[in-house]
Amino acid sequence: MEILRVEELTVKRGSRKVLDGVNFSLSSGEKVIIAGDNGAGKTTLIEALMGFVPIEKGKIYLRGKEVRSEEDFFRLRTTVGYVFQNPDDQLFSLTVEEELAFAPLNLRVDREEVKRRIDRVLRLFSIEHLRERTVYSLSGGEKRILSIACVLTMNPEALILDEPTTGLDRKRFNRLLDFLKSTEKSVVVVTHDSELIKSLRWKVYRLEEGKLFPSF
Ligand SMILES: Nc1ncnc2c1ncn2[C@@H]1O[C@H](COP(=O)(O)OP(=O)(O)OP(=O)(O)O)[C@@H](O)[C@H]1O
Repeated sequence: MEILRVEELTVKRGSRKVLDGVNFSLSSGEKVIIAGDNGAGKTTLIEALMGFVPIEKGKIYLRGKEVRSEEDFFRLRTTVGYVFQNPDDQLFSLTVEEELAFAPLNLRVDREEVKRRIDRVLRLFSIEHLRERTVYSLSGGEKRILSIACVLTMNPEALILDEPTTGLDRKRFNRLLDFLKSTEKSVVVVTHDSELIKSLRWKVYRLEEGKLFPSF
């Protein structure tokens, strides 16, 4: 079943057409990588898809229904969890535990279940010791892992991760790799990390001159 589809997406940044008629779709359980040079427009594509950047032309569909209103984008953002390229753009709570609880509580998940999800993600990435810490006191790699963990507590059907391995140590890199390989969720990873690309062995798309191409 198709979760996401983008048709002829055109987006301008300033006067430059960064995306020029991009087509893309993601099915249930499908896992893909989006690669491309610095400034090619990878983050722009994801941000447009999530409704954070205005679209010049084109259409976005969530499970076959066109996404137009703010309410539609809200549904999209709870179905597709987005891990930002820069954790500081994503994290805003005082403590790690509050940050992890925010999205599911906002979605009215009951407190016991929220606690179970928090325990699970802390264990998944071996960051139980960070539970009580303030977010601003975390290191760069710790913030990266927290931003991934936060999206998981929302329990989305699909995940989009923008450069998820930046700053991760070997242990967290391997944990993330295991998770990405084993999850049944649909996943889009935007990355330059050749080790990650090699280890995942997923289908790779390249964004080049405003267009998205399958890469072989
Ligand atoms: N808010 C903005 N205003 C003007 N130009 C922008 C803005 N945000 C991004 N751009 C430009 O749009 C282009 C695409 O940027 P984007 O961040 O989408 O690229 P990217 O492929 O994700 O790059 P990287 O691999 O370096 O993260 C770049 O030339 C960038 O400078």
